[in-house]
Amino acid sequence: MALSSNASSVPATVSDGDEFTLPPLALRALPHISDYLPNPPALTNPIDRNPFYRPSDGFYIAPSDFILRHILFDLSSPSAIGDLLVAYHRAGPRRTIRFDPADVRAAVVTCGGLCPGMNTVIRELVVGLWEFGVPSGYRGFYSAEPLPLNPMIVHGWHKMGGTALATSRGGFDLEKIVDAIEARRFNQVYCIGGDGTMKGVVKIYKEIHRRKLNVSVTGIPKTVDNDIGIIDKSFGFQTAVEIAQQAISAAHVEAESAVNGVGLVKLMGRSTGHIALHATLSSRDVDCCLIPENDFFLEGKGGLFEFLDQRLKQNGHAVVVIAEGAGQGLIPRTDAEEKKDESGNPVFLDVGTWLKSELNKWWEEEHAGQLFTVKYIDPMYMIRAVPANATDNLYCTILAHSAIHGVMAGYTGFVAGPINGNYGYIPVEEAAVARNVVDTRDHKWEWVRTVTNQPDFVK
Ligand SMILES: Nc1ncnc2c1ncn2[C@@H]1O[C@H](COP(=O)(O)OP(=O)(O)OP(=O)(O)O)[C@@H](O)[C@H]1O
Ligand SMILES: O=P(O)(O)OC[C@H]1O[C@](O)(CO)[C@@H](O)[C@@H]1O
Ligand SMILES: [Mg+2]
Repeated sequence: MALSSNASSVPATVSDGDEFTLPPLALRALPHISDYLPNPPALTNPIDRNPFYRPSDGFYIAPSDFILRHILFDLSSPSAIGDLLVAYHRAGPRRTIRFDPADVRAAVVTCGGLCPGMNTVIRELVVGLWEFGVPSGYRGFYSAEPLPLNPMIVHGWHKMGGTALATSRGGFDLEKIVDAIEARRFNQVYCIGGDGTMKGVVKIYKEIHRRKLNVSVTGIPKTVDNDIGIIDKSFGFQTAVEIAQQAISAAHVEAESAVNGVGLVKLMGRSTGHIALHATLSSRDVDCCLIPENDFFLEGKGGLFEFLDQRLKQNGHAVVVIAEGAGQGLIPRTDAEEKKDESGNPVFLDVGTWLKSELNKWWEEEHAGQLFTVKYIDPMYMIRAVPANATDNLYCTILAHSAIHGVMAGYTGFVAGPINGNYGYIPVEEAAVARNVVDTRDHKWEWVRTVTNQPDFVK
């Protein structure tokens, strides 16, 4: 049963006499195990029998409950609204569930890079389902014994950074992974990871569908870079921004305490500058924020050197924040250096050490003999290896519960996540390719420009 619907067209009035018809809603269908299994059980949600809590009216989420992807519309161009009326099923408990809780054998795996909150998600999944932990990423399905977990074991995991299950890149072997899921008799699989992991989930759930297995698979989106689209933001991102600010504060103190001091901070962000942007906006100590979405150059009119020259003359110090993926095209590299990691992601050259060296060269050429220093701070791994803060812990908890509710209801091949402040279910095929990059035409980037007065680097 693929759940989808099209609400009928809605007449609306913009202003006096200006009536038009809103196009129909495009509610995204979710794959469900009943698409290929004839009669999955239909059981009453055990919450109904909970001695401590009586579900109130409206507690259970119905298939007709949805969330709009976009909530801002320009009613002056109704024809453009059609493409924006995309909706997703709401996440949360269903009255009818498709797995008997006594028969659940659930597995959880963590893949890709670290992110604050991974252990919180694992903890909540285990408290809900007594899951098995798959060690060391996707390869762990076929190369290691699963770890039986229970609420006593995971009790304090939300206070720990990293992933207690260990993670890895590469090692995705579809046949072996699904063979292992079958052999271990797992009937629920929870994959915590980024865009690469979600692409893996697409393949796993499709292979499970092809083999007609009674297994639901879900992806739990994790990316410290905040580069997965549709969802409001990814868990751990807020924590990472907080830690990034400590590095910026230190760079500011160092720069301010020197003569012509430049504090340089490199932050994560492979192809997106969200961490750099948010840390810049919340710190206010930053003179220039360099992100992958906005090319920059060093020399000549409108370049970084000219800007820093002015700032040092005005203030005696400056702070530069650079995302690791920025300026990669400016760094001389040989073909041999174009490395990829085990998952096929490009391995970047260190833009921080390169920029530090370029700044020193520039100063030596332009202002030889005058005092100058660059204090370079690279807190890259520090910002993602910490435990989640309170907000992220709560987010991870709701995320894990949303994933469980969706899987128990029989959905598969989906991702749970916050969409405009409410939790919804997104088909994983859509989530795996939806990118969230900094829009340099929007108000947030404009705000960075206004706060820093940095150049736009347009030649
Ligand atoms: N296209 C793909 N198809 C199947 N599996 C994939 C694909 N891309 C990546 N994977 C697998 O997903 C896992 C994680 O991928 P990757 O290392 O790219 O991290 P990620 O999930 O994108 O997380 P992050 O970007 O936050 O580090 C790896 O085991 C990798 O082999
Ligand atoms: O963990 P690794 O393999 O060093 O990869 C680092 C990359 O992982 C990320 O943290 C994404 O998860 C990127 O910001 C960074 O480029
Ligand atoms: Mg990735």
